[in-house]
Amino acid sequence: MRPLIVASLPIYKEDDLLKARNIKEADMIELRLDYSPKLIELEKIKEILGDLKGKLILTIRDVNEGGVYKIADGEKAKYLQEANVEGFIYDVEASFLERFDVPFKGKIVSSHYFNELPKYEEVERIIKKYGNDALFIKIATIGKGEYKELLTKLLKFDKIVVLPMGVDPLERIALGILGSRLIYTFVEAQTAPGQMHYSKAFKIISCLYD
Ligand SMILES: O=C1C[C@@](O)(C(=O)O)C[C@@H](O)[C@@H]1O
Repeated sequence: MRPLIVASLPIYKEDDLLKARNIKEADMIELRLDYSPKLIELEKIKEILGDLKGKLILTIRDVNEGGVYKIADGEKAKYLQEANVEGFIYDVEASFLERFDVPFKGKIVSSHYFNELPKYEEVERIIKKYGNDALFIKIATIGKGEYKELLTKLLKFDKIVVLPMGVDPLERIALGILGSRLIYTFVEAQTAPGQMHYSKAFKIISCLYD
């Protein structure tokens, strides 16, 4: 199955939303809303990018998992609940779902490990808990130790996304070909180490699948 290219776009200010319109060589566009200290209003995203809603992923990344600005948990939960009502796809951490009642059916449930690799059993628990209803389950780990063994072992699961961080971006392409459903890439600056530019990744995958 062809992996989808996700272009990860930092949103520092409202005008940055317009950049999404220029991203043609990507299947989905992640709006990293945590790059601005005050969340861009959902109404503004609807107004400016409503016609692209099916391609958008709204992400308010927790600062403990790579986020930039701390957004109050209650505000984040309310925002995601409203985004669900409006039919947006969003990314929400499994750790956030353990603490807040936010819908995850048809959404991306993610976990990020920047310092140490998780145990396989921990990741398997997350996949089994959320995997039936989520759109995708995303596991991003630092590229050290036996990360390749761990991430390739996860490829047996449906709807899985595995992303090594801090290694050659070609490894993400390889994992996409081996079954990771999404390949996260950058637009202007990386939102995580190990991303390839979206247009290059799109061209490589298009050579193989189109
Ligand atoms: O969760 C992810 C994956 C990511 O951390 C990466 O490794 O490319 C980049 C983030 O923007 C995104 O929300």
